[in-house]
Amino acid sequence: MSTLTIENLTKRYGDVTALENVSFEIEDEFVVLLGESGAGKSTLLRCVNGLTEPTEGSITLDGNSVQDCDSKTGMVFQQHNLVEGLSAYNNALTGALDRSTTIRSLFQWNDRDDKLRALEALETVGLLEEAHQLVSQMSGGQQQRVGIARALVQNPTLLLADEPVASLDPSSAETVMEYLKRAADVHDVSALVSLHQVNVAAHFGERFIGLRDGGLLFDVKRSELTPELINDLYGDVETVGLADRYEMQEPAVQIDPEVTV
Ligand SMILES: Nc1ncnc2c1ncn2[C@@H]1O[C@H](COP(=O)(O)OP(=O)(O)OP(=O)(O)O)[C@@H](O)[C@H]1O
Repeated sequence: MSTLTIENLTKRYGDVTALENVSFEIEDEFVVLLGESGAGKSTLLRCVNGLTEPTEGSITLDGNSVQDCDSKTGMVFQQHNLVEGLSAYNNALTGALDRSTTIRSLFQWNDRDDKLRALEALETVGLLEEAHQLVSQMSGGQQQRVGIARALVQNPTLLLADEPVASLDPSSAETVMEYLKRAADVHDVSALVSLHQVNVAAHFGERFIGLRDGGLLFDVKRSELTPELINDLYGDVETVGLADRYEMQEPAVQIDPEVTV
């Protein structure tokens, strides 16, 4: 299990302050990032996986700066970024690219361990039987599950996902989130996932971080996520029984199942 530590993170793009003085720590949790469009969620995730350099502050994973090339994060993107002409298996295997030389990966001479990891990852997301199917022939939900498998092949100690279900219908979104949660559980890693769908977030999250205008508005556990906090974050959202749709032992918040912010 790894520890992500973010201290006083600020990111500016010229005159625009995307993140300001954000600090929190994650250990052994499935954490959901919430916030309106432009709140800074993508910028935060990009800083954590080392794609974007912070203006100020530090981000460490188990004490090592995430800017180091051996940082162990695996990222799932909204648009999955898969290679359409390759099978699910070969797409999953591209998660091992940073461990292979270009020549080896061009000829798909991956290590036996990488190949096994790709098959295990596809099994984790319920796609072992479809391993040799071209991703171009798969549904959006299946493609996103391949995206999760690829992230797992990176052998991460932290899973990151930037709006992984934003372009899916509600039923596929739920399935993909179930597999993402399963992936984090099976691999015993923490996850930091930005979501627009409040109902999906409330169902799957164990902890919730709310960003507004680049600042941290709240950082609460599941039992502490209230309609008031959601309203603070998004303005008034109509509330009806979320528990009617999901079998929730402990409803975190009552939100209209169709609400997407
Ligand atoms: N590369 C960039 N150059 C300039 N400004 C940027 C860049 N990336 C993001 N921003 C600005 O930073 C702020 C935060 O953007 P960010 O994409 O992180 O928000 P977000 O919460 O992920 O939004 P969304 O949900 O719409 O993706 C916005 O004002 C955005 O316009």
